[in-house]
Amino acid sequence: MSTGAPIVEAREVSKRFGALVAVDRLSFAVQPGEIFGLVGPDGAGKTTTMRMLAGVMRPDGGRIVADGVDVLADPERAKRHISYMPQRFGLYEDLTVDENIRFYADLFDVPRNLRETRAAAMLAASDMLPFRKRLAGQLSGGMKQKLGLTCALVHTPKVVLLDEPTTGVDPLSRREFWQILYGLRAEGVALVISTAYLDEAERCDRLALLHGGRMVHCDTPAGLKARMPGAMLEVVSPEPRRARDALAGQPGVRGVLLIGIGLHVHVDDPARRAGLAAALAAAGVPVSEIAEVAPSIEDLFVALLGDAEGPA
Ligand SMILES: Nc1ncnc2c1ncn2[C@@H]1O[C@H](COP(=O)(O)OP(=O)(O)OP(=O)(O)O)[C@@H](O)[C@H]1O
Repeated sequence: MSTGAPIVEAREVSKRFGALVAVDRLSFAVQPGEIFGLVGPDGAGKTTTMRMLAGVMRPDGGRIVADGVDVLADPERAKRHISYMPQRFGLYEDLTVDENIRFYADLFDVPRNLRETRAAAMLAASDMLPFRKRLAGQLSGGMKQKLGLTCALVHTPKVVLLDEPTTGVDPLSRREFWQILYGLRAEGVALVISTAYLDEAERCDRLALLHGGRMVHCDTPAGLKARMPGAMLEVVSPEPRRARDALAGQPGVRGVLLIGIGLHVHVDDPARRAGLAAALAAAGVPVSEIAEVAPSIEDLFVALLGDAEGPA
């Protein structure tokens, strides 16, 4: 990742819908070759931010520059420097995979020789080559998302904006999707991605944590985790709900999150472990292990946002 001049810069960007402040003086900068994640609960302002970056929604205030273009002053020009994949990408269901790609290539005036190479590489990377002649309307949800990405990237912009691109995509396809994103990053493309999947948040170089339209934190995933106060104890139990009820409200417990194999208990001090074990024993809850673990991104969001539901 380069540390030179940013290729995307948002400064004090705001958007209101009536009395609701959807985005509140948001500022950040993204470097070429960086994957910048926007994460936060529903309604945090991720989609609105993406739309403003893409030049399809006008902010009430602030400034956005993408690849040297002032997005507010010249949104039409900006669109040629940006690839934007909205949540519902406009595929033509009655056109084939190839015809959809051709349509977007024409839209962006991509030269014929380039579009064929690029489309073939992207279709191969996403395992879509066998489906080139299939109508888009007959693709699975995950395949539609992969075709959307191919169409959005058929021109070769330096800035790519992806709004929850892998929603509804199966884990294997998501991995392929990310391989494509890493390939773009290696080419020096800057990617801004919003996601509701916390394992994806972990893959970003930096994360902006949004809440109520504001940026609450912005750092690398590791940097964000280092900001988490206290410690995380993992309690492995066949009865996690009973364990949660026994631990909530115990001294030093700041939060309890159910995970697959038990609980993550956020405590003020790892030495609380003995007290937790005693509380569980007193409640008759079977426990196979209590160990200190590194917080997950989900733990972090719950702790930093003070929202027991978390964003996903
Ligand atoms: N066109 C609109 N008119 C009125 N309110 C809107 C409009 N678009 C978004 N909002 C509101 O602005 C706030 C931010 O919405 P936004 O879609 O940006 O959030 P988000 O973080 O993308 O959430 P989600 O993941 O649910 O899409 C929400 O309260 C939403 O209801």
